[in-house]
Amino acid sequence: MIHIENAVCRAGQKTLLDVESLHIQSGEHVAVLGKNGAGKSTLLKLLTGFISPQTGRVLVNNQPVYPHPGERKLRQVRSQTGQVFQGLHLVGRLTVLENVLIGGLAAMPRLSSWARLFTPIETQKAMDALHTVGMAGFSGVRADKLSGGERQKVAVARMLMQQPSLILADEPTAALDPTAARDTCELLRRVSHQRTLISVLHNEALVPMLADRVIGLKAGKIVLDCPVDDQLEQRLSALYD
Ligand SMILES: Nc1ncnc2c1ncn2[C@@H]1O[C@H](COP(=O)(O)OP(=O)(O)OP(=O)(O)O)[C@@H](O)[C@H]1O
Repeated sequence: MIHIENAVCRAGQKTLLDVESLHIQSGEHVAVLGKNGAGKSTLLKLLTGFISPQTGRVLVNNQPVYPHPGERKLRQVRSQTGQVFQGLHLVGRLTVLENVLIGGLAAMPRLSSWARLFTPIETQKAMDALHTVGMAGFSGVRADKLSGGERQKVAVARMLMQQPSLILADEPTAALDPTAARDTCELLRRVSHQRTLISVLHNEALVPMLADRVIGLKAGKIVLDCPVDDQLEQRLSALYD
């Protein structure tokens, strides 16, 4: 479902990412690891077309993201891609339910998305998503009254409104305490059943919760591509030399 070939991203003289070949099958759960600045977030941005390579080919859901397919097609790919990233911003002055409803905007027809008209069906879908993440009881609470862990759950519910086939999670547990971090990973694992999940992680202990396969990046290149097994710790040590 994801194919990257010979994709090189540069900013000036600097190479941010240089991926010769990467294939991820539908339904795989992959963790991306590497030092700060290794190119992990750039890899995720490549998949949503927020960063374009100078060369190569990027396909997501078997649809082209690069070479640039045009705004309408790119929007379609993005609408099937759910994202949970570090410090994901909810709109503080809106309620939890309103924040989740916003998640459906990408999938709505343009007119209603502009007018922010939510139908009873969409409202029910948002409530279902809140049930899934255990936050239905908070639907009327302003988002700025929530704890970090609660916010991340709402962010997951918002992402579920898109019914994504691909979930990109960029350090989803950053700034969470160990319990909230594990809760968030459990939740992501649960909602990623039968979806493709790519998580950028710094905490190796969380890798087995979210992934069956690890991709290691070093200075923008893939230097490790292996299963999550009992050799993992040993293999990862080379990534942080
Ligand atoms: N738009 C840009 N212009 C120039 N350099 C950039 C740009 N975006 C990222 N970089 C640089 O590219 C490199 C890779 O950045 P990226 O954010 O992908 O790393 P990362 O592995 O996600 O790091 P971290 O773990 O710190 O989040 C870094 O050196 C960063 O400074």
